[in-house]
Amino acid sequence: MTELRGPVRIVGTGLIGTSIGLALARLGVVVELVDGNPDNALMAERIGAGSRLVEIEPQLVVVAVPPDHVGAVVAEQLEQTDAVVTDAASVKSKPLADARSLVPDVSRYVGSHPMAGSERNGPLAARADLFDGATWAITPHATSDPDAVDLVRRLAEACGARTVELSVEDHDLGVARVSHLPHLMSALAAGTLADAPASHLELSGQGVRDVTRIAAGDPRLWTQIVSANSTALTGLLEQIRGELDRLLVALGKEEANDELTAILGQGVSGAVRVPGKHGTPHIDLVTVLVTIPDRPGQLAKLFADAAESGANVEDLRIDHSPGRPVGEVELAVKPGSVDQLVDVLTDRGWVVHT
Ligand SMILES: NC(=O)C1=CN([C@@H]2O[C@H](COP(=O)(O)OP(=O)(O)OC[C@H]3O[C@@H](n4cnc5c(N)ncnc54)[C@H](O)[C@@H]3O)[C@@H](O)[C@H]2O)C=CC1
Ligand SMILES: O=C(O)C(=O)Cc1ccc(O)cc1
Repeated sequence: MTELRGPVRIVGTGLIGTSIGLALARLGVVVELVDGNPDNALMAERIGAGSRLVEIEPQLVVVAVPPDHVGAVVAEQLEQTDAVVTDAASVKSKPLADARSLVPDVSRYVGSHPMAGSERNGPLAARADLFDGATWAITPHATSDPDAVDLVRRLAEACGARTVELSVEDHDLGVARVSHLPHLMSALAAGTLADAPASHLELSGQGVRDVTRIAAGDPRLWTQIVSANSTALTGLLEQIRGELDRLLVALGKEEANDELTAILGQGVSGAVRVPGKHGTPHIDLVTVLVTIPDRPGQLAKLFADAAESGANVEDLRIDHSPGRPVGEVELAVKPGSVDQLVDVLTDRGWVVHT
């Protein structure tokens, strides 16, 4: 087994690179921070993700720059060091092809992809716990050195993630489905809001927030991501085009009809297949809605009462009622915990709905 001892050099200290640095700093691994923009490296250093100058040669280099630049930086690091080199890009075929076109031996390079992030970018958006419980794809290629694969797996684990290994090609097909297509759909839905009247936007609830959150991601970064995965995305978008035509026909009918129900039912069938948190199989959670006064200390009191019921809160969402001095807290719990949670909260005076 190959141990991750460090130093680890991180090239690209934005959201992902700085989050990796912060996660490794928790374990005391020495991290060197490098960025084409010196302000970003300085900021990452100031928030504790590592140091800009490390004298010792790196054991591992992590390239966390935008996809179009990954191949060139990987090639440069393979030439300048004896380290294992990985990257964090959202696509895997193009960086590998680019690196191969620049250096003859890419055996010390193993691609990888943490499946966690956010719609924000830059070092100030970074978090040490970003990858805790997340899935991290490891994508060895035909000539990857097995020890290098092992070391990249150790990196993901050190950052708190669980690893899955798959080929470069299969990775790109998979992320087209679970990440890149959802991003484009989110952008299309959010795009219709850009010139919507304020009176319509005022009606927004949690549904539209859920669907549009990822659309706020950096358009320049996402242009690189989706362009590098255009083949897989084209197939999926053609499928969606067929479904949109079907939907338009079904909506054109005067009354609600089976075709419409079938299209919506297909959505339910897909949604329930998305794995739950920490990569565990999806379990049906029940949402318990609690109305809370918008005052300091109320959330802390609610959590203390919920903990006393013995129910584990699996997920949480807070919504504010426009024009009312209250909030709605949605506590997602396992079905077996609902009765005890509702009983205890009701006893303590909370207004609870299931
Ligand atoms: N944003 C997200 O949620 C996720 C992004 N990724 C991948 O991680 C990589 C980084 O993305 P983010 O951290 O979100 O971007 P970011 O924009 O926050 O950070 C990118 C950093 O790379 C630097 N940079 C750009 N070109 C460079 C070069 N040639 N040499 C050195 N530094 C350079 C920039 O100055 C910036 O600090 C991308 O490849 C992206 O596909 C992976 C998982 C999630
Ligand atoms: O914001 C979210 O929920 C994401 O899913 C972030 C994300 C963005 C890009 C990736 O390649 C992987 C994860």
